[in-house]
Amino acid sequence: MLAYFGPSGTFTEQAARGFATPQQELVPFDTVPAALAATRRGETEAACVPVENSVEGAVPATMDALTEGEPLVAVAEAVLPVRFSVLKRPGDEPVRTVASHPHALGQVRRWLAEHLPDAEVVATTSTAAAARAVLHGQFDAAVSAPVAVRHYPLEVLAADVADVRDAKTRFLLLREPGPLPEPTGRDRTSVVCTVADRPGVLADLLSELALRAVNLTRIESRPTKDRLGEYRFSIDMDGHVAEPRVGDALAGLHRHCQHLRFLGSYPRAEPGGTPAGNDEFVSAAAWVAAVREGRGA
Ligand SMILES: O=C(O)C(=O)C[C@]1(C(=O)O)C=C[C@@H](O)C=C1
Repeated sequence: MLAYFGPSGTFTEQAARGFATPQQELVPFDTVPAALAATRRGETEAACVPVENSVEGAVPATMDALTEGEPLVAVAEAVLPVRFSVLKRPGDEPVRTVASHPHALGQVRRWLAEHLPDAEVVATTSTAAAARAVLHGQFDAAVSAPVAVRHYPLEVLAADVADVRDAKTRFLLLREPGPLPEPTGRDRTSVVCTVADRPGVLADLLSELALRAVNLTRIESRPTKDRLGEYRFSIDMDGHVAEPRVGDALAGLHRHCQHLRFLGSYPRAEPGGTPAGNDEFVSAAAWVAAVREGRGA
């Protein structure tokens, strides 16, 4: 079974369908923490959740749920293009309220200001939860994934809605810790660094990556929630922990962190990223080994 952030008709369900094996049953959960908790309890083999949007940035619910609680690791990612359909109940009722996931609302702000300027905008747990609520008469319109109309008998008020063309959302497939996916040469590694509040600590973290030419693809700070002003850094980088330079960089991060959580090394969904380039690290390690054994100088 594969848990996903639902209900039926979310973008996340589409990503989950791409990950699922033909015999794997998909199970929706109304929140990201609930989908992850099912996997932590061993009720589902994996969970699919959104992690990052090209317009609105990281999905805070995912960042927090992966940082807190029992560790889970990402084994795959998917990137989907994001365009919305605005759905309403059939009929001529005016649209006084429009609902969606905050990330979706952030991606259609201009469209709403232009086309539904008087509508009250309401946040829901997901785009599909908004469609479901419209069906039940709680709101007048929902900003949803285009597939939602197949799950909820609503009318399409507007299709192909997006303030930013080519917006994309990245999703992760997470499992309990176990064997890592093999390196492919175009991988991504994700970690969360909890650090002491001291001058230069962020520069120290970044230097560990820069020294090894490890490309940072995302850095985000999230409050630890314990004390005002105390933050964690959520970091994505190109490469796989099995690569010597990435392993070295993670060891370097570990030295600066109070706690370093490994969130996985997994193949990138899209081409790009910096090429692996481990040769100097392999030959340098061989040189050190030779020196230690008295075979080199
Ligand atoms: O609500 C959904 O449909 C989701 O899958 C969540 C989500 C997100 O968290 O960013 C996914 C893609 C879109 O960017 C809008 C919402």
